[in-house]
Amino acid sequence: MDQYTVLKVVGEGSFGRALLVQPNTGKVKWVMKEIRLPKAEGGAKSARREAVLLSRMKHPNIVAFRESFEDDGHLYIVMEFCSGGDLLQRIQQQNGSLLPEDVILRWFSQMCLGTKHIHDKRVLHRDLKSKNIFLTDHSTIKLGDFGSACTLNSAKGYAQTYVGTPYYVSPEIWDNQPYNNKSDIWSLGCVLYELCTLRHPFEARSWKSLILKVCRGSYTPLPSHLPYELHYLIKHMFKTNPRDRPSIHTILSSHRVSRLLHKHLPEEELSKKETKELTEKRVNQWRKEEGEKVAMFLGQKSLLNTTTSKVSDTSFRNSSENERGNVAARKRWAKEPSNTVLQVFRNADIISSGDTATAQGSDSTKAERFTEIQKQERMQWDKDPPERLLSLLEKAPLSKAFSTYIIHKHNEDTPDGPEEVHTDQNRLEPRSDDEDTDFEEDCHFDWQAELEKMYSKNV
Ligand SMILES: Nc1ncnc2c1ncn2[C@@H]1O[C@H](COP(=O)(O)OP(=O)(O)OP(=O)(O)O)[C@@H](O)[C@H]1O
Repeated sequence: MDQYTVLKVVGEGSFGRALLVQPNTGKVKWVMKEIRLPKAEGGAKSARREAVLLSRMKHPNIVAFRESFEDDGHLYIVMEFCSGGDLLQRIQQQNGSLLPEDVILRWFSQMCLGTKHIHDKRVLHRDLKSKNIFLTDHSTIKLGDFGSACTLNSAKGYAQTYVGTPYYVSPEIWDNQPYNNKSDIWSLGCVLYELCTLRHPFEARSWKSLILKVCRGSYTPLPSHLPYELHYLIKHMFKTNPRDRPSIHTILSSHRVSRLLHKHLPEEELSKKETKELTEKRVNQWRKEEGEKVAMFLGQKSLLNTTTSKVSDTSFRNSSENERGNVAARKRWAKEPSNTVLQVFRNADIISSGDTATAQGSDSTKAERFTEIQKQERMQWDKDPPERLLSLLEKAPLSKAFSTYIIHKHNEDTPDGPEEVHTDQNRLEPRSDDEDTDFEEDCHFDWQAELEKMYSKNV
């Protein structure tokens, strides 16, 4: 703490303050989050998790991490200062005047890149909202506040938490289903909608009306002057069944809106992304061993040494010695793949996220649960939100629905101490990331039951 000079208080959150600081040895200003470490085991762990997860994220659209340390019952996280403030403030500054379309698209495409980085690391943010998205003085988007984020395969105790901001929470959370990557997509849809309209998509006067609107996915359409691709994207991001929502990968690469977003991506990001995607596309299709078999076979048997017929004579004549050498060595497919190639392909196991349970080697219970969720969610929400839940929520004013809620499962068995965050390497294997729910919390926690327990203790 002594190595920093505090310049001012940037703001106060529910767990502490955010300070603008300058290291004694440098000129760059940083934000230092000062978080009171709660005595309760779950709270301290989730505070530490913010530092651990933020330190793992290195991306131009995610708030950069400098260091973290503990002192006198507080956790300090030093991070990049975003002088443009948060997106909620920026939206409010508009005073009702709509943002230009190119600003919306530029900011949104940067949010997507940041989210893709998080999801590629198999981390769920779980609290994406305009208040947690920042702007630099160059108007670059930075995703921040990893206080609610969770990584897959983290120790059981850490997953036993519900987090979220009710206005941004997706239908499956209200339905007590596990949080998954598409729940982040829903929240991102809420932010996109706010950028487009300066309003929240699910405005309501009561908790019941809020939950019903969210669970039915009913919102006022975007203004008609906005391109149809945005209308189409919002419609998909607000699909009540998470499996029908596009993944962040799909939004960036193959959704109707992708072209529009690409126009607004920084050039270097685009070329990096395209190269990576091309490689991924090739790698994703086959399991490694099968790929090796195919490669070996192709190397030995099924390629013919020929010049390519597409090169015209003139261009060939004009090309350098070197290029001519390369072309001559180029190979092309024999007309029909041989039976052996077909045999190898037939045996190869194509990995698609449509078959997530098999691809990830999960057990049948999980697959059954998926089917069950699917069955449930295909139906329109036509039931009332649970009475008990409503009666619990009714005690909190609806204005609180813009705040982050954290409910920990009380677990005496888990000792307190620094959190270890594990990552399941198998889940980081490249694979196709299409329209399905790809990953969710490992260990679902019935937060509604926990809320009831807390309530019954207090009455
Ligand atoms: N990296 C940052 N750069 C600039 N401002 C920041 C940064 N991080 C946080 N802030 C600002 O500091 C204030 C406090 O942030 P903090 O994350 O501590 O709490 P919060 O998000 O407002 O509330 P809560 O913790 O309850 O969700 C907010 O106004 C936020 O906009």
